[in-house]
Amino acid sequence: MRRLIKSFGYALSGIAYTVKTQMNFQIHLVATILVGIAGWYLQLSGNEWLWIVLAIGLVLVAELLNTAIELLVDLVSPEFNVKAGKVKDVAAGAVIVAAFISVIIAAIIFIPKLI
Ligand SMILES: Nc1ncnc2c1ncn2[C@@H]1O[C@H](COP(=O)(O)OP(=O)(O)OP(=O)(O)O)[C@@H](O)[C@H]1O
Repeated sequence: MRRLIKSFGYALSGIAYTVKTQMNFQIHLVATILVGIAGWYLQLSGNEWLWIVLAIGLVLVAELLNTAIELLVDLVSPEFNVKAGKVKDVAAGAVIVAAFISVIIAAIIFIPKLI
């Protein structure tokens, strides 16, 4: 049990590191709060909340993995390397795809309620 709490602490410190250092993650968190307020105001249904939570989770997880990959690349290849650059580009691409999917989900749910 103590080991479990300890590894949970390490995971939380990874999230805290990402919040402190990654402006994109901070932007995602602000967007999360705004979407939460809009969802509460527009009284989303249970199913709609499920999609919103999934969309938000998708982006935050993608951003955390992107940050981990960036750190790893900087560790193993601090000097310029074309492949290292590509690894970072692909990881950043994953975040863009996740964000794009989230925007589509949000649009499908919110636009009919606003028009
Ligand atoms: N070691 C490297 N070798 C070659 N190209 C690199 C390397 N490090 C970064 N790059 C290129 O520069 C781009 C930006 O890298 P950087 O580490 O600044 O990532 P970032 O997405 O701006 O991260 P952050 O969110 O920390 O600002 C990468 O996507 C990649 O194309």
